[in-house]
Amino acid sequence: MENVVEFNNVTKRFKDFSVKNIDLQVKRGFVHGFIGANGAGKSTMIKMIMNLLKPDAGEVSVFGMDYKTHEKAIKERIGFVYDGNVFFENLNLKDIKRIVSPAYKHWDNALFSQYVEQFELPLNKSIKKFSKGMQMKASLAIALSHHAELIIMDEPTAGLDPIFRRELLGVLQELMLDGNRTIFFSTHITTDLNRIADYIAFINRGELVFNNSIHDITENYALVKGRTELLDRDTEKAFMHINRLSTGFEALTKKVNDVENTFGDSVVIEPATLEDIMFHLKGGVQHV
Ligand SMILES: Nc1ncnc2c1ncn2[C@@H]1O[C@H](COP(=O)(O)OP(=O)(O)OP(=O)(O)O)[C@@H](O)[C@H]1O
Repeated sequence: MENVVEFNNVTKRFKDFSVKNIDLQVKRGFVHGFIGANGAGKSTMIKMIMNLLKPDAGEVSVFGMDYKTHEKAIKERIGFVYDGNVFFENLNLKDIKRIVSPAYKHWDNALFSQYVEQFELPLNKSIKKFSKGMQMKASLAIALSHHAELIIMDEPTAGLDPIFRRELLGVLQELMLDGNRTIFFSTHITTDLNRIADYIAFINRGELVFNNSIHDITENYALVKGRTELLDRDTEKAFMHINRLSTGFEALTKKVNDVENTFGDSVVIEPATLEDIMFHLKGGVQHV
């Protein structure tokens, strides 16, 4: 299966934070969700995909090409949507189209008009007077109008009302019918991922914890609930993280068989949601 984005042992260091030794593959033809707590490194990674930041070590390639030699060819095939992507805020959409369209070989005026109509966007109103949702729609309309093969979005649904969020997910799903497109987007709204994502990459404190299919994640992780007295130094080894509550414990495991053998019917084992996994792994893994 072809990778449209590859990180090979990528490190980016800031003064107080680093993204470390990342190996990430983004497969063509799928929707990839990118999750992690505030400050985990998602935007940093996305900026490296877009060549807005350069790695200190390792390599990022997009469509099998390197930014050093093929920046234009790569950017031509990417649609980038992010919060605050309104670089021409005093202009209206008609002017933006005039400025942006010549930059793309595959710009499609009819498609742009179609999205403007579908998203009910005014052409003559200056972008700075758009609501947050309208700005996101405008950004998306531009990103989609040059037949981008790879859509990269940094928190595209943040701050959008539930109705438009669902509409947006519908638009993205339609885009995927093409079969050749790839979407990679960061989000804090895990229900959006359950709706449309095929793969989830999870970054925690600058380290990639996993990049797996939703199916594998659901199969691999489980949430275990039981009485705190069941825990001791040995039994705890079955868990990656334990949350002790006054009513009992709740723990994350990847060793469901071990848990069943150790605890039998004395615990409840449930499927772990993405939120459960993020919550439990946020503080780091205690046992693997
Ligand atoms: N240019 C920079 N200089 C120094 N530190 C930076 C820079 N850009 C990001 N950081 C730091 O890197 C860390 C990760 O930031 P990043 O924006 O990648 O996180 P994020 O996962 O996108 O977070 P959020 O979900 O809150 O948007 C933060 O601690 C941030 O302060």
